[in-house]
Amino acid sequence: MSDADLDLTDPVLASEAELAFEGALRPRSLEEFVGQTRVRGQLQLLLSAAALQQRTPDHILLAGPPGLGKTTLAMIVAHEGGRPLRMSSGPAIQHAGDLAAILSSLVPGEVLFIDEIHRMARSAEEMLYLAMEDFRIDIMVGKGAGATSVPLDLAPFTLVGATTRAGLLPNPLRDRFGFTAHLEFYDESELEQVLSRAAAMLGLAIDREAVAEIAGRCRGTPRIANRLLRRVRDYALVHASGSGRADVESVRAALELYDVDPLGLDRLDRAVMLTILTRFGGGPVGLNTLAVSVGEEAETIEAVVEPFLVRIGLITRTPRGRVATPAAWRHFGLVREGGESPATLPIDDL
Ligand SMILES: Nc1ncnc2c1ncn2[C@@H]1O[C@H](COP(=O)(O)OP(=O)(O)OP(=O)(O)O)[C@@H](O)[C@H]1O
Ligand SMILES: [Mg+2]
Repeated sequence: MSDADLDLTDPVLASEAELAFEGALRPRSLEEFVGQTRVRGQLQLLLSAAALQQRTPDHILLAGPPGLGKTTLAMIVAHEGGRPLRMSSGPAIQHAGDLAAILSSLVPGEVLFIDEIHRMARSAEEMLYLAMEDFRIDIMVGKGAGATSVPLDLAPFTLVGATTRAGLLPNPLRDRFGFTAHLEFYDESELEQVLSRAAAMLGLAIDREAVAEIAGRCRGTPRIANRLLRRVRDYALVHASGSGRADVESVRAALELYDVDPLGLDRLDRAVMLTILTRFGGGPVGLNTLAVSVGEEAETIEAVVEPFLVRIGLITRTPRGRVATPAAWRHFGLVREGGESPATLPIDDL
């Protein structure tokens, strides 16, 4: 998913300055990378083993919702091994020739990062199978009956693929990655670390409770944490009578201004929830029907919106479609037709 796509679902629109800030905040080493302990350990082992044997590390697939650190990890893989990094993306590879041009110009040991790899052209995918397995491609020379395929050896490289939709990758491609890292949403203490680090880099003085408040409202996502922090910084700058210190009140006020609710739901999250609750009586409702109703692509709902709503227990997926949970009815202060009023339902760990 590109940053342009992301703007739709982020509570705060990204400006160029913000993207530059995001780049500056990227951890440069596995050690600096917060959270994802399991994935970090797995990557560490893979990179160390390759270094010991003086070979290129196995190909790596990074899967997970936007903003959890896939691009960051790809850069770290290159940086930790002292290898050059080439960046491309699925949508930029629309013909096998596009991929051939990239692959044939790689230098030995280079890390090739293909973002949104599930959106690459089919013909390129097939070329990639051979390239990943044998560091070789077949190039077609000439046209029609006289066309011949000429094998071309490639420099050994490490492919790092990133996808928000691992399920869309064809099996032969998925199987050729030596390791697939599934990135998870971050818990609050990890997000507090991300935020404290970013605040220090911004030179922002911020209270502990203020950090905790943002951590609880950023959809488990470091990218959103960093963006909200910038808005809080702005708010503190303008309102904290010159001190510029951010406290929990400034966080609440800033996030209210930007329409981020206490659970961190953004506009699209809320649109999806309200559609399920009010138009479909709580569900079940199928993904495509839901997408049409909120005027968003099914892919975005499935890859960006749903994982978080499932994770915080507002919806469940059933074979017949998406269903709102009792917690969802309570969060939106709504009552299911023929159901109990929210006040009489037990309050659990929303
Ligand atoms: N583990 C982490 N520790 C600290 N900061 C992080 C971490 N993961 C991500 N970030 C921050 O979040 C921002 C977004 O990360 P990144 O661009 O790597 O996400 P992504 O998974 O590639 O997203 P997308 O799917 O949209 O491309 C970066 O600026 C980075 O600073
Ligand atoms: Mg990315």
